[in-house]
Amino acid sequence: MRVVLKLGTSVLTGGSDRLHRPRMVELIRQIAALRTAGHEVVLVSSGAVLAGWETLNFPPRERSLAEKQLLAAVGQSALMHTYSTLAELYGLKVAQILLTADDFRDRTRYLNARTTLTACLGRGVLPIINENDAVAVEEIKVGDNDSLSAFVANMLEADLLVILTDAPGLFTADPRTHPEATLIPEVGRITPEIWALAGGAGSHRGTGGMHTKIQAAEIATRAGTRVIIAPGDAPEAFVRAATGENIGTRFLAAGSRLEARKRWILADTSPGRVLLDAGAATALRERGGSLLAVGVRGVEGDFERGQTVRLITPEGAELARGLTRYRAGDLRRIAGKRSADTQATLNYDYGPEVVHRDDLILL
Ligand SMILES: Nc1ncnc2c1ncn2[C@@H]1O[C@H](COP(=O)(O)OP(=O)(O)O)[C@@H](O)[C@H]1O
Ligand SMILES: N[C@@H](CCC(=O)OP(=O)(O)O)C(=O)O
Repeated sequence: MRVVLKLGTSVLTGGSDRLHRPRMVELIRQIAALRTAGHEVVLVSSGAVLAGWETLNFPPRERSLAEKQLLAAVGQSALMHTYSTLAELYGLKVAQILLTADDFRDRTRYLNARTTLTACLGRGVLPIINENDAVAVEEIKVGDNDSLSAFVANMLEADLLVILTDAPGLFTADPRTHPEATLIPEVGRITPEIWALAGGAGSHRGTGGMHTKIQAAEIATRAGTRVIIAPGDAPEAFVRAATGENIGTRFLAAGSRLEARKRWILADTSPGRVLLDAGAATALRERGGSLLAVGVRGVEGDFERGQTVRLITPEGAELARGLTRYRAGDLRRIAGKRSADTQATLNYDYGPEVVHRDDLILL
């Protein structure tokens, strides 16, 4: 199972003004336990601005953009230092990956970020993601780490997104101001009534409060990822959430990840066409294979790496649709050649598959 864990500032501080190291070590311990059980974990962590404020000895809370970016820049390294020191206790190596909204909008950056994250997981390294606050101004920001964690879950097609926070889950009203509010254990569909529970914009605490968590749940569940919002201070909260125990609020996925991916590929109306030779058409149709450059006869239209292309048989029929790993111009240059020649022809090599089986739908 692939799990994205999001830790809010509230969890990392335990309500104090400082990074709460005993809490952090407890969370790292749970991450290590889950990995030992064979699961992949990606961490999305807030707390940079807070850690910067702590490191610089609590300067007055003047929060101009420049000041916030300064605090984030100082705090991000303090935060990572703390994580890597604590992770070391469990023999865990960590990697820092800072993203902004552009990394999800720009196809090349998106794929590169995904490649790096996947490489980390392949090597058993724990990726720790935050927004790149030091460079991201309002226009290019995701803006809150709840949404960021949902985008990351989609990028990695995670099975589960766990958002740990300082509330026990989603309540019928903000439990801080409504002591009579009760926990909602399960949300099947995110209706306007569910949105209303998070209160209006005015009632948000920190960055977003419950509103951004519901937003995250909507983004992730639509793409087939289950979401759990749970209390960060409950014993074994992360392990329990990840192993299916009833804790906090669970949001059911809307359909499977595969269905979501298929919907997405089929909805993409990019006009690029890749002409197959007979051997490639048979391999795709009958043997469940991927498309290799050697089976490509021609390329029509223009497309970027990662876009949808139509795969056309020698008879002119559309056999399949899939995501290409090579852009049109480059694919023209390697068409008909063996995979071993790709590096020499292009000076780079994204692997032998032009369209990988996992990224392909037969029509
Ligand atoms: N319906 C609700 N159920 C639970 N918590 C809510 C609700 N509406 C607002 N909140 C508030 O959202 C807060 C959690 O969000 P936030 O402070 O941004 O935490 P984090 O740092 O973990 O992102 C809770 O402490 C709670 O006061
Ligand atoms: N990127 C910011 C945190 C943004 C954010 O969404 O915070 P939170 O609501 O505590 O998860 C930071 O590291 O300080």
